[in-house]
Amino acid sequence: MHVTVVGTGYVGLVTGVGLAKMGHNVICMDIDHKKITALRQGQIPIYEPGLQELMIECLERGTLQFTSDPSYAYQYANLIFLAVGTPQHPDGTANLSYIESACDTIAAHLTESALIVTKSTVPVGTNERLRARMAKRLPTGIEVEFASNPEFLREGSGIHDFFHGDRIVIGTENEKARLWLQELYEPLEIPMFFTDVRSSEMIKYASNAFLATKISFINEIANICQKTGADVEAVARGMGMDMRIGSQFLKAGVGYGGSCFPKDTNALVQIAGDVKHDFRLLKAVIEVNNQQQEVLVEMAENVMMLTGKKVALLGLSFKPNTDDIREAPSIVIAKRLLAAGAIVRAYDPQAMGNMKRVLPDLLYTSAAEEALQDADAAFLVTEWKEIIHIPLKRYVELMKTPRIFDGRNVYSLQEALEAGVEYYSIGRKAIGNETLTTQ
Ligand SMILES: NC(=O)C1=CN([C@@H]2O[C@H](COP(=O)(O)OP(=O)(O)OC[C@H]3O[C@@H](n4cnc5c(N)ncnc54)[C@H](O)[C@@H]3O)[C@@H](O)[C@H]2O)C=CC1
Ligand SMILES: O=C(O)[C@H]1O[C@H](OP(=O)(O)OP(=O)(O)OC[C@H]2O[C@@H](n3ccc(=O)[nH]c3=O)[C@H](O)[C@@H]2O)[C@H](O)[C@@H](O)[C@@H]1O
Repeated sequence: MHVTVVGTGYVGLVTGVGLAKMGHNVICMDIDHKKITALRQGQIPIYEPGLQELMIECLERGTLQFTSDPSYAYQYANLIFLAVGTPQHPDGTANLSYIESACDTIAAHLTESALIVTKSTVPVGTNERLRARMAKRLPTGIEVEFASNPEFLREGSGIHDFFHGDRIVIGTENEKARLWLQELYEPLEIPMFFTDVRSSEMIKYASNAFLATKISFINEIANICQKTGADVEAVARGMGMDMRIGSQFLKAGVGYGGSCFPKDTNALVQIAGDVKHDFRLLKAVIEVNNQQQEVLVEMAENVMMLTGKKVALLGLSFKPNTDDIREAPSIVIAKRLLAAGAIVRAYDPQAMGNMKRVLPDLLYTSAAEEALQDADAAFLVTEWKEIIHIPLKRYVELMKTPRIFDGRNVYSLQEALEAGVEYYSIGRKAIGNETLTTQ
């Protein structure tokens, strides 16, 4: 099939490359000329494992093209995937200006009727509104049908998720669109769930909100564990063995971040508000998450003065295997450390370029061990392999005081005890500080 993908961010690029790998003829379109020039040369502007290799393979095979020319992208297109950003407005509502503008450009260039498939996360009712908007702008005789096909990939494992996702959700009331998308995706052998457009739009928000709820739930349990002497790692393991609960997304930490959970939970609160429903549960999930991003620094402030202290900040991206720092807990943590007067030396295997633009006042190091040298405290914020594999004895050898605030529960308490470090983690006993006792 001939497919045009609009937007070459995390979702658009993975979708375009994935479809091209399947053998479809794909044109990826972006308004960012610099990005398109780089992509044509086989360079990807984001860090996503496996994506660049696959993209180069498809470019060489000729199944993938990049353009910023709308007439080339849309003129003869009849299957168009929308994958542009839908960031949040300051009030939490979804900003649909990019997707509206993309639709206006498509309407101005289409010369054949087309199926437009929305991968971007959009509030319930958006596909209907976009269809009506385009109908007013299309040349006579040209029609568009819309289908909702929300994306569930995770950054850092986008390619794997494209080929091995748990499900493909398609929302359409149009039989031809349904058959077309069924044929497109069938070779992937991923279960497909067909539903109406509005339910499909809601499935995306409900899924992200539910996962965010699991995280805030376990983080609250962790905070109670800390005060009662229970161990959240054991609690999560014991809970997760119940198949009805499931073991995933029960990892306590410094709260969720990223470009989607924070924005999509806020948007769903707004979507509910628009129909006069007060989504109290989700509001609490968001509130818990905001507080959770502060707990590591609060722990530190309870046991040491941060003013003038050298602090190592290890891991900046919102999760491992990505360079994405959007809504990363590390930003909240770093700002608080700076405000407390600490000298912050930061390291991340991929995200330092992005972080330098947001927080130029951090001192960036070229290795984790350099950040640890002579430090008074270390904050572990993102569980990159490179970071979690540092043996605790290296902390003892390198740091002035081997005091660790671990936001990802990387080490076992036994290891910490044996290494002789002062160790504070999430929802577990403190090690090496006898003055702290359970209430
Ligand atoms: N990042 C993720 O892991 C996931 C994101 N999503 C959703 O997918 C959508 C896209 O997200 P990302 O890929 O992260 O966004 P992104 O911000 O990484 O990329 C968006 C791209 O769209 C381009 N763009 C903007 N307006 C355009 C236009 N009129 N024509 C052509 N290109 C245009 C931008 O230049 C940019 O390259 C969002 O709605 C997001 O909520 C869904 C699942 C996963
Ligand atoms: O809509 C989206 O953009 C995507 O959002 C998430 O994917 P992503 O944000 O890439 O990453 P996750 O692995 O879900 O992690 C999100 C955040 O939750 C945190 N997390 C995750 C799991 C956990 O148990 N504990 C926890 O704190 C991570 O550290 C990270 O900050 C969803 O998992 C994807 O299905 C969805 O497509």
